[in-house]
Amino acid sequence: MERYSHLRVIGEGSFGRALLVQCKNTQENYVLKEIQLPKNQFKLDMSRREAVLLSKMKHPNIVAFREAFEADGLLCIVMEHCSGGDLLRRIQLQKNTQFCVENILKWFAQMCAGAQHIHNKRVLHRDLKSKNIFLTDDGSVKLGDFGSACVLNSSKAYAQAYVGTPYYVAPEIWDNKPYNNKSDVWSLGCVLYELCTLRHPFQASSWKSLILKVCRGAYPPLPNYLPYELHYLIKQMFKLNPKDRPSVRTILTSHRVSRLLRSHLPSRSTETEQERRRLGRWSREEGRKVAHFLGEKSLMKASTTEGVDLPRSSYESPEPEPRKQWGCEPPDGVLQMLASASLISSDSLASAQQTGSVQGSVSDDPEERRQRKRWERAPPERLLSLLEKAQLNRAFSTFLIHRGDNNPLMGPLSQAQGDDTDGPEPGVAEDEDRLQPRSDDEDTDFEEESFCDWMDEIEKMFLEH
Ligand SMILES: Nc1ncnc2c1ncn2[C@@H]1O[C@H](COP(=O)(O)OP(=O)(O)OP(=O)(O)O)[C@@H](O)[C@H]1O
Repeated sequence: MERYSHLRVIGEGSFGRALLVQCKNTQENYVLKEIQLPKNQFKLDMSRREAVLLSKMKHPNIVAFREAFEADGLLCIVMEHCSGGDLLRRIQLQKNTQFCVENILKWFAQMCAGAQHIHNKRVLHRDLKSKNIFLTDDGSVKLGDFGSACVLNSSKAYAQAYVGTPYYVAPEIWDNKPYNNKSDVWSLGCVLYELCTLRHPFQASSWKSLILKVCRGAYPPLPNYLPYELHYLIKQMFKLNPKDRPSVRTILTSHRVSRLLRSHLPSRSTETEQERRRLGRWSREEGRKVAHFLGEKSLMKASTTEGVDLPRSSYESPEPEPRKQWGCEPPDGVLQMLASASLISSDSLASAQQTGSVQGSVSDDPEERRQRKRWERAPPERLLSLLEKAQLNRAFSTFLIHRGDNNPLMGPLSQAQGDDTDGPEPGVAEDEDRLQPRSDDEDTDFEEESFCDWMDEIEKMFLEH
């Protein structure tokens, strides 16, 4: 921590703060993301995954990882600072002025290039949304916030839960069906639609209407002046059956829109089939290297309880911001929380901003704001009735969606299970369907038959530290 000077707080997420810091040696600015470390070992390892996964992504359209370390009960991830801020903000700044087609194509091509890099490593982002896509000085875009990402070839990834933002979540998630790279494609479709219209594709005045619209894939058509290829692409990306959606690789290489996108990418950035095969799988050895790197070089255990004092003042903040408190779960179940909330219409991104509804964590209750919002997966009808009176502004926040079907009211927001920000320890159950080969294997990444569960190795290595 002493290597960085604290310049300012950029923002607060549900897990902690993001600070703008400056490296004392190089004078370069970075974002330092502080994540409150959970006490539970399993959850601790989960929190470290964001650092592990981000460290492995090296691509011009992914926010660059610098280092990660632990200090004072916090996991700190230092990453590239994207001075243009996030894409949601940029969209909101447009008011009613549409982006030009070339800009839309350029940004979308870059997002796809970043997503392709992730998917080639069999990692799912799971929380692609305009708020998690960042703009640089030179006007390019980068995917960020790997806090929800998971490794596809781990059976645990599916069994645990889905972490995503309701407005951007694909219908298969609500339907408790397997998710894969195509679920990220749906979310990217939402971002593309936002770029094309400055509005969200699934406008709704209630959760029920939002989920129904998503599950029906019902969205207003794009304006006529946009190229036919974009109309067609959006239609494809919003196919209800994930199998019918193109992968990002297809979008970039062999889709009708590819020709328009390619001119916006350096020729090498669409990875070839050979590269895909080579990159597609992280070897045991590579997994070890990641774990070694994070475990021994970057992650320095320096919690004050261990007697190593690295106080926050080492950021040299003239006036440190008050630390976010991580309280216990709110006493009420998700139903109570949602039922007592008022309905807020979100008829456009712009109006959503006015009502505060695009700010994921906005709530009158500061204590409530600090909690990560979650619910247990319920069958759609039950879920819909639960959400009847829910506050729609929450649908722009990242949720942990449990995929169990027992008693949705006993969700992680209920006192019985509540402990901290990460929800209950998930039960792991293999889903047979998900392990079955599918007809469109070429374009859909399900688990490999014999998967290399290097994440387990990483977890074990962390446990040894
Ligand atoms: N690399 C980055 N460059 C510039 N700004 C960033 C970067 N990473 C995060 N931010 C900004 O920092 C703020 C906090 O980000 P963070 O990812 O911690 O939480 P969030 O995305 O707002 O919420 P949550 O993760 O709970 O959904 C956001 O306003 C985000 O736009």
